[in-house]
Amino acid sequence: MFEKSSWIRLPRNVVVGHGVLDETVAAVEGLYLDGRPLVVTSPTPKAIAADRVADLFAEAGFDPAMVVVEEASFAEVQRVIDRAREEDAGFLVGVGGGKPIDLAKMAADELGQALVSVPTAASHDGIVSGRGSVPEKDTRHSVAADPPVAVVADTEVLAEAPWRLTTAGCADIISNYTAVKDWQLAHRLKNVEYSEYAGALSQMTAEMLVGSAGSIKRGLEESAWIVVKALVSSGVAMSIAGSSRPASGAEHLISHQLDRIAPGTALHGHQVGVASVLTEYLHSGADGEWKQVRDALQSLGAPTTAAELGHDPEDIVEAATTAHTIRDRYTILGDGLSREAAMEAATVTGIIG
Ligand SMILES: NC(=O)C1=CN([C@@H]2O[C@H](COP(=O)(O)OP(=O)(O)OC[C@H]3O[C@@H](n4cnc5c(N)ncnc54)[C@H](O)[C@@H]3O)[C@@H](O)[C@H]2O)C=CC1
Ligand SMILES: O=C(CO)COP(=O)(O)O
Ligand SMILES: [Zn+2]
Repeated sequence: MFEKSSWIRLPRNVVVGHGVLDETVAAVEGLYLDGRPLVVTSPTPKAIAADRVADLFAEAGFDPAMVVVEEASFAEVQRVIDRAREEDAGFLVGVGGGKPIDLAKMAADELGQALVSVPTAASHDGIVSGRGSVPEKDTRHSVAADPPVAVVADTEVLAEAPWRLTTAGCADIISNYTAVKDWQLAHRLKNVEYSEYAGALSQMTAEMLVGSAGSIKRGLEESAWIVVKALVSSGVAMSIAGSSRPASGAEHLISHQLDRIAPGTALHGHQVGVASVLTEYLHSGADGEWKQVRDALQSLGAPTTAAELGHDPEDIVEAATTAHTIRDRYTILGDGLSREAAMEAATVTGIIG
């Protein structure tokens, strides 16, 4: 008898467009959310959007509370949970980049409450995903959590954010190429469950973004629109898969290691993009498709070298040779790259000089 079952959890309202921040309250009406909202944000997004979101809820009679988080960590998730309990919050509203949204998502999941996601940067594909990505000691967890019930992505806000945040979002999407290759490899070699739909959606999202590169330009609000649609689509692929596999392979493991080796040096999206050039080389060799990945990143204005990331060459080599240890996720890194192989891959691809 066929007894398999799975849940695909998706947001209910995804509102994207110019000035839609003002529709945040409308986006949650009809979702049966009770009680006070707790706005979870980080320092810069607070001034850009979170104070305004709190004002909108206050004007609508919701009596919002706010907590400002500093870093992605389990201690910060706990601080948000404690604050939600103290304030007797009924639902959470994550406002900012990937970090406050991840923290709010995981806290909401633990509290059994709904999350509303309000991105202020098109910098990552966790905007709608049912995942939270948090470092802990020598490892980096990809934690299942309910996805947001509503997403409010104001393209005016996203377009005014520093351009590098948008190119980071583009690179997070381009990394889907190698993430899917890693997932297929793990399926073939380790019998890891693979979803054709999620894999195809993730890959198609990257292809469509690269196909639109000519319209993704600094100062064009349409760019924010194109990129955020891709980020939503990639997040949906993760929800279909029930894992971050469609959007996170060896290139993400390398980026997570870079975060440990040299914290705060470069954006998540930029790191996964550069690492994707390296892992594509490992997948398809010197004459393979790594040049297409590099060219796609270049065409979107994202970094392709260690120097552009601000990382020492040695950081890249260390991250590449240790990344296989941080998670039980089979990838092209296998049981680990030798130092010589990592040097060769990073040199041939021009990541290090
Ligand atoms: N849960 C998931 O499925 C995913 C999670 N992530 C996680 O998201 C994080 C990366 O996201 P980021 O957005 O790069 O990190 P982040 O939240 O640290 O934001 C990066 C920087 O941009 C600033 N910022 C945000 N909006 C701004 C605006 N409008 N104007 C000026 N500055 C602004 C922030 O203050 C911060 O300094 C990582 O921790 C990564 O692991 C990334 C992809 C998927
Ligand atoms: O960043 C991600 C997808 O872009 C997901 O990262 P994790 O695999 O760490 O959850
Ligand atoms: Zn990512």
